[in-house]
Amino acid sequence: MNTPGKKVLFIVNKYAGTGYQPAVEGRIIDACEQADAECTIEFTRAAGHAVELAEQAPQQGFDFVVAVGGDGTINEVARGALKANIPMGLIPRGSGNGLSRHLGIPLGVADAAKALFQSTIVPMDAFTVNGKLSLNVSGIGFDGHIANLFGGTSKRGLAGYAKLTMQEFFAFREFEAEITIGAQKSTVKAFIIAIANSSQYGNNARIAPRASVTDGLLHVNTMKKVPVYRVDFIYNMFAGDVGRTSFCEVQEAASLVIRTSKPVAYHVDGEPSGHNTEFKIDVLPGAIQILAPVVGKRVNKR
Ligand SMILES: Nc1ncnc2c1ncn2[C@@H]1O[C@H](COP(=O)(O)OP(=O)(O)OP(=O)(O)O)[C@@H](O)[C@H]1O
Repeated sequence: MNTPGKKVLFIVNKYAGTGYQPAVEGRIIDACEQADAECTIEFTRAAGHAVELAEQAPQQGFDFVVAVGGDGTINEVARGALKANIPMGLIPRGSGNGLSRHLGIPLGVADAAKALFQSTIVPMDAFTVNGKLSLNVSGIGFDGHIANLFGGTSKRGLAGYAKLTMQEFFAFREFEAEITIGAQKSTVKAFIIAIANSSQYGNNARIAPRASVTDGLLHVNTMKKVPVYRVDFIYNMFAGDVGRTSFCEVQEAASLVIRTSKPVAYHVDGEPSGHNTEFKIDVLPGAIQILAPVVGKRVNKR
């Protein structure tokens, strides 16, 4: 990408991940100087502020916006960037960094900022769940339940997440759902129904190892409750072999409707979204202009 003279707005969520390090600003400025780009850094003042900043960016003369945070911040910047039709980049600063890992964006700030200026703009798919924009992975069931609980605690990070997951695992029951894809209806009992645009939740937990963000399709993974003695399932997930286990059934779809008999918790890109009995899911092919460093490798890989 030709960057000299480009005006770039970095939208930074100081509260993402395990906390803010002031060195982040210096690393971003250094990368901009090396690329001869003009840099502005704005810190989000509250949840939702990143949407506004990204949406107003073209009027302020910016050529592209960069989300500096976790999947929640990326989601907010994408909502604004989609409305404003402006390309967006990512500097991963979250706890899981699912989308950044899928795209092959380096996890260190200095390397990610440098990679930004060596990227190409790729039309990346996104999708909506009941009208809410999702870029990475959304889910109905146990992961939604955990997101709802986790969102209400002050403890963040992988350790806090793992502790809460273990505490809640035994009590949470499978739920019945009807999945409609085109003319096909299926009734399933599920612990989680994950809807994946990218391959992973974060931390390389690959729920949809074969997913691509540029194929116009979502991977719908219906997961059973895995007995505790089958800890090998966790190994399979991190090894990218989840589709081979008997606990998962993966379908591909561009749009679908999921109905449940009782209200079930859900999340959108990890953000708690309450409960519902009907989930209307539609892919938005190529909707987000994303700055991705490795086209032809991870972005298009299936
Ligand atoms: N200034 C702010 N004060 C409070 N909350 C904020 C502020 N700016 C952004 N947020 C909110 O912080 C939340 C968490 O952000 P984000 O998802 O980026 O980090 P994370 O949860 O640590 O990362 P990950 O999603 O990778 O686990 C988002 O819901 C966002 O709306």
